[in-house]
Amino acid sequence: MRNAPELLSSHRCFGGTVGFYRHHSETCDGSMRFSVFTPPQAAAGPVPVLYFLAGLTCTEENFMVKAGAQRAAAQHGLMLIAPDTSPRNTGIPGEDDEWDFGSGAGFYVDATEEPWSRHYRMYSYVVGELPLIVAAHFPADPERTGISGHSMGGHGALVCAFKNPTRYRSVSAFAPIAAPTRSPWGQKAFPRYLGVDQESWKSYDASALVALGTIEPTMLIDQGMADPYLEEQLRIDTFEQACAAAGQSLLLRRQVGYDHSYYFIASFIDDHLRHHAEVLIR
Ligand SMILES: N[C@@H](CCC(=O)N[C@@H](CSC=O)C(=O)NCC(=O)O)C(=O)O
Repeated sequence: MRNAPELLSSHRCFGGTVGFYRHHSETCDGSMRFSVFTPPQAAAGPVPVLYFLAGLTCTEENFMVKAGAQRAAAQHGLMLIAPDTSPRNTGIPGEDDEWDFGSGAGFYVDATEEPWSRHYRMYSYVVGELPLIVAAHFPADPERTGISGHSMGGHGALVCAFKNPTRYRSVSAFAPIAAPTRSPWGQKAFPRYLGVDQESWKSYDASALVALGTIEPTMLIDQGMADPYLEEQLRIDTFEQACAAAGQSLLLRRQVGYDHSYYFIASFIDDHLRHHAEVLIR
């Protein structure tokens, strides 16, 4: 059994517990952190798990502190897992210099380029190592796993789902960077993580991956229409068109007046948890 993650703090919440953890990640070759909400139902046996991948500048704290997800998760009996958004303190020169690249901006890819490739393996960490740790040390049922996220993490959730169509049984996203190979954020990060050959970028672009195979059931996406990143960075229209062309079932809700913040996420998180619970809990 892998070493137990170290509990850093624990907080009673809606009859369950929020815990913040640190562990050594073999995949990222360094220390990683994640947070867990364990619902009260876990006292009686393993519960379904929802992974939430956060966005640029976030840590394992943002979602757990700001989204207000625990009340509904406790009602449904869903465990919530929120990993950090990148390795940190790796010693890579300049890793903390840019808010949209390096620390806090791992983009959920496995970097192939030096100096990032040794530590920045967030895709394998999220789909591989972290679920094994969760299954070994928490009352989680890995056969009932869903995934969601916001912005960079919303896109990460879509990529993890398209690449692992049977592992994630329910999928949703808030304001995902939906076509990163065509957005300034993606065009800045991908050459440095993945190299200049744009063919390699496609395996981390949900708007390209959907053409290779659709997933079930319907995915839920909320997008604020007052989001300042909507047109240039997020490109949800591109993803919507790619889904239509591929026959991907998508419930895309354009939310008038909402921006890119956690106020937006908190406004609709209950709908997302219900979306996941309807699939994961029978
Ligand atoms: N001023 C913001 C800029 C970065 C930002 O908006 N980050 C978003 C995600 S953007 C895409 O991945 C975010 O979730 N920020 C954290 C938060 O708690 O709102 C900033 O510096 O946060």
